[in-house]
Amino acid sequence: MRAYRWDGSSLWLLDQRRLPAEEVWVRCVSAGEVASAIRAMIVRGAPLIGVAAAYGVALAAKEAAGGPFPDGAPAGDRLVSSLEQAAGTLKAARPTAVNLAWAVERVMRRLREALSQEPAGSRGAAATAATAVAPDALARIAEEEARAIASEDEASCWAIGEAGAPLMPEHGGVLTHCNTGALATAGIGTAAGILRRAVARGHSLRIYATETRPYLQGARLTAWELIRDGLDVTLITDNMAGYVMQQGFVQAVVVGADRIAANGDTANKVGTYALAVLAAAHGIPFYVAAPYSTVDLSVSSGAAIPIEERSPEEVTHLAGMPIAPPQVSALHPAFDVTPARLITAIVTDRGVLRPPYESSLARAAAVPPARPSERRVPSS
Ligand SMILES: CSC[C@@H](O)[C@@H](O)C(=O)COP(=O)(O)O
Repeated sequence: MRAYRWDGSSLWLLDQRRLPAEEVWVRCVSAGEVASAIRAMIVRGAPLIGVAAAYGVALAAKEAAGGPFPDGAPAGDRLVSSLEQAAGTLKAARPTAVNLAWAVERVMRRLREALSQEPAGSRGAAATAATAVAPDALARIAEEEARAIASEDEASCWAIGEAGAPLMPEHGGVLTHCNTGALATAGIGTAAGILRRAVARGHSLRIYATETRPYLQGARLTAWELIRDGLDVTLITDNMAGYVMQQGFVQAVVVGADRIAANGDTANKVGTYALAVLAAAHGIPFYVAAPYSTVDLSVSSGAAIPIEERSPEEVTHLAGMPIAPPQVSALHPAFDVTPARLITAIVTDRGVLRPPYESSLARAAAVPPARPSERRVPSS
């Protein structure tokens, strides 16, 4: 199962707001439409918004390749500024998941490199850098890089799943939060990938999925995709996490990440921090799973990670219906930060990293990423 499709001229996104009731695909033909889809949560999950945004840059490059070029030559400056503007719009769509800006910058770097190459035969001439490459070649470069990002993410998920599976209990309960599966990545998922690989290796797991208010990613998405794969899923409301831990139902917690600071502090879906505190209080290991593209070594600690504030209406309403008096104010931080000291290990495509994270995360920067030949997608 994949939550996106690229047909060469448009990006199709499975509308995650409509799941599990119906499977509706939304077509995006411009970078602006991709940015709107990210903002509106049609597509979500840190790695997948990165993949979508990379294709958004490819769409911007295609648009730019279409002209108009009245004198038959690429209008270099206009081309560059329209690409930079599209990249800015995409990066601004959601602030917390670093994968978004990372993926956009990766495609833009390829484009800037191509633009800065001197055209054959113009050595020493005053040709502007921006006229060095034909716009349709730029579109191909952007598309190629977006495909590479997607297939590397698929490989990363597989590597995370393989590295994390041995950490899961042979028999027992594992609690997970939000959605970290095929609906959040280009592969089998991060935390969900670990659960999938552990079950495939013969672990007998009961997965406790928190419903994940207010967007209900756990109830609507995680339960949906893991049940389709035949996993044993028990849904709980967020406020039941303490109960299931106290009762001994849970032997491990595994969650995803939207941004991991250099010291290991991790931003993830709001509610993750409370789960980590509860896990520590009950002596339960707490694992974070993420591709290395989620690590942001430029941010020294979680205090510097921007936390997205979403509309309070997403808290006061459920499926469009008010569940609170109209006068009440509501708070909606979409993420929170779990301090590194509460994290037992960070499972990445570059291996299982242990504290102190300053050194293990920095060392992992030199490890080569998982190869696309290792890629897999979920069976369903
Ligand atoms: C592999 S996805 C990891 C995280 O992105 C996930 O846990 C999460 O917090 C998603 O939040 P969302 O707001 O649904 O995009």
